[in-house]
Amino acid sequence: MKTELLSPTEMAEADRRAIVGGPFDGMGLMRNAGTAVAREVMRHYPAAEQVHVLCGPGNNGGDGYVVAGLLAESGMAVSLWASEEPRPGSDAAVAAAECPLQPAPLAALDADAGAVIVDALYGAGLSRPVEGDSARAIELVTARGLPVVAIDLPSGVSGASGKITGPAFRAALTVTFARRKPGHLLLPGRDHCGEVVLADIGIPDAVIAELNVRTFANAPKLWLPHFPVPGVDTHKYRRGHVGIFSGGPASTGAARLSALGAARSGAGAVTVLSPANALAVNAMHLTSIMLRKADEVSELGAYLADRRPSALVLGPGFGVGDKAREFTLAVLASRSGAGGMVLDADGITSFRDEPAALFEAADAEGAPALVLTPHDGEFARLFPDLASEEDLSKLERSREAAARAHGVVIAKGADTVIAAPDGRAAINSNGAPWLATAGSGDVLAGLVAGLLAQGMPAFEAACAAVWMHAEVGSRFGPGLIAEDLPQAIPPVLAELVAAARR
Ligand SMILES: NC(=O)C1=CN([C@@H]2O[C@H](COP(=O)(O)OP(=O)(O)OC[C@H]3O[C@@H](n4cnc5c(N)ncnc54)[C@H](O)[C@@H]3O)[C@@H](O)[C@H]2O)[C@@H](O)CC1
Ligand SMILES: [K+]
Repeated sequence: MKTELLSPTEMAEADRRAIVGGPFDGMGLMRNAGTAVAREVMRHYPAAEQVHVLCGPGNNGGDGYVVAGLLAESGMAVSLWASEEPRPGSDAAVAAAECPLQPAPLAALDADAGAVIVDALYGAGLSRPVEGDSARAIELVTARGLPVVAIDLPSGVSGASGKITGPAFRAALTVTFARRKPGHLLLPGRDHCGEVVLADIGIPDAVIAELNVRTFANAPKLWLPHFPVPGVDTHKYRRGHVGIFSGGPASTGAARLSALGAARSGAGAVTVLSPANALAVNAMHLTSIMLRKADEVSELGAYLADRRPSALVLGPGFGVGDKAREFTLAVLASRSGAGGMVLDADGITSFRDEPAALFEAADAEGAPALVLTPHDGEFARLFPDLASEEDLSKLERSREAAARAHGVVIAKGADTVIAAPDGRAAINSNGAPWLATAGSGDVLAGLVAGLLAQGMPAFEAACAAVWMHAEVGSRFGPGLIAEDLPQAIPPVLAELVAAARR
């Protein structure tokens, strides 16, 4: 599936430009849209006893009239219900006039078991919570458990944000057009869409390209051209060296999980940087991963100068406080050639009282690329105003945070958003609930650093790490613990390397 995601405004602009440039006018696009939906209804529900098509007042309803006509023509039993008449002169009004069926008022909707619902109430134009007859129709259909095929979006779901502010259909299938919208991937919207089918309705790719879209579904296509593939003549330091900061003796496991994530990503060498009092416990559990003492900023400076790590991770199990801030700022200021710095967990929390110091350090000329990996609580510590702004979607919030931080933000969750300071953002959707387990985020931080160390640009490295982490966790399934993740990376990595070589 194409990776660009269009906001409703971008989609409307694509429609407008496509209509100007041809070959289809607005009615032509609507006929194509309706044809695509009718085909999916026939394919998925060939034995439906009755299809109820529910039309709203806008062009989403217009698509519905086309669907109703086509299904009736194909011999299916179709009932048509409308909440309001389409606005005179609109494409929807033309579609309603061309439709061989007469709509009944939506208020009278009744539907029995065995029926299928086509939801053409609201699509991209939803602008407020669904109320009145439409809300009652959604409640009736939901209470009866009837399968719903949504046109473009399930009514009640915002295409821009995935938010749901009132009643909303829970579709079995959603057929959308040209490109998916953020609301198909962001929660809770994604949960209401069911299977999403993307239909080509004749909007040329060139029209989409002109829009300079900045929002994407996270998928290998997005970053595979940058994915590291070692050459035959490589050696371990050319494959990148990652430094991971360990916490004290009672909290070293998190850094080792990160170190394994970095090593399994293909980085050539990984060093755990440990306080003196935790060297013994770290040494007991490390084999291929190196270990070095770093209690003071001066020791860190010596490591950066002699070993020239290409990426670092600070945060997992590190402890919150001055030391985390000093070490982070020292790495960001070092100019030792490190390409990236991943700040996770305690590393993020340590800057809650002075986020500006972090953001300025990341903005300085020659600083390593900063990648922040906050879950919701950590996000709110660094960006309290953005976190409490109810009107912002997770996408908008993450984008603003990245611009402010001068770094890539991985806003974690079941719908992880990866945002870059240049305005690009990707939404991840291949995860599974099994990934919500202690230490899972530590492995992710290590994976990001491992890919950064191999020369991947920060946004691409972050997107690739999130996707791989989610893919590995979903394939592993129930019973996953964080220790399983690094070991389960190689098959996924092998597929990506093979695809990147092609
Ligand atoms: N030429 C085009 O623009 C095309 C549009 N298409 C379809 O058109 C849809 C977008 O059409 P529209 O922009 O007309 O938008 P919609 O049909 O989604 O709804 C817009 C109408 O509903 C009203 N409305 C919004 N939220 C409401 C609420 N909660 N309660 C009551 N009324 C509400 C609006 O004021 C407006 O009149 C797409 O989702 C897609 O299905 C497709 O036919 C492809 C071509
Ligand atoms: K709809």
